[in-house]
Amino acid sequence: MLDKDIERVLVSPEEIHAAVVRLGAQLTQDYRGKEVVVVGILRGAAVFMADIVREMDIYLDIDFMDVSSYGEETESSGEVKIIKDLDTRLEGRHVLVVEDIIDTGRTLNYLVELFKYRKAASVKVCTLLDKPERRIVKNLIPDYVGLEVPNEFVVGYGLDFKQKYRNLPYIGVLKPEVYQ
Ligand SMILES: O=P(O)(O)OC[C@H]1O[C@H](OP(=O)(O)OP(=O)(O)O)[C@H](O)[C@@H]1O
Ligand code: HPA
Repeated sequence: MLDKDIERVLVSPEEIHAAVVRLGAQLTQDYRGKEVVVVGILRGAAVFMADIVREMDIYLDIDFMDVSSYGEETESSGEVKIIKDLDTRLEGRHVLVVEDIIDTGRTLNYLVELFKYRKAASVKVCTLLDKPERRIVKNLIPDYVGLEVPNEFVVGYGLDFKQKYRNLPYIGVLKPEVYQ
């Protein structure tokens, strides 16, 4: 039913799975023996978060944070507002931030600085998708990237358009008429 709104599939479920398995193996290797807190950023990262932690064969804590950007329409502001903060203390712990997509980089730039301020032992970023063409915060370079996507608005596997399409099992581009 949702498929009828999709113009084309950019990343298939199989390609997503392959990226998740590859990242999970790398993260398992890199974080073995470390006190790690995996922080998922609501709501987009919820689907990826559920999959990636099950590919990490190490002891870890999970927590979630919900943030929203001000001035999203105009892109005039880089301010980020905390809707739901973490319940976990980060001091001395290794933080792995899990995102669905990095676009301008503003959300993650804010969060990385916040977690460093909270005295995390290290802060690294794992994103399923990276859209480097849209980057405004040029020094925001994710440590772990599943796939690069072109400068197009994408939905599915957690990513929404007006809160819908997060439950698609693939990443796709909407038909132009859906935006009307
Ligand atoms: O790199 P940026 O330009 O900051 O954009 C990336 C952010 O935008 C999306 O979240 P959104 O605010 O749409 O909320 P959602 O996760 O609830 O969909 C996405 O999940 C990232 O958090
Ligand atoms: O391409 C996108 N799709 C959905 N949400 C987003 N947030 C930043 N970029 C995107």
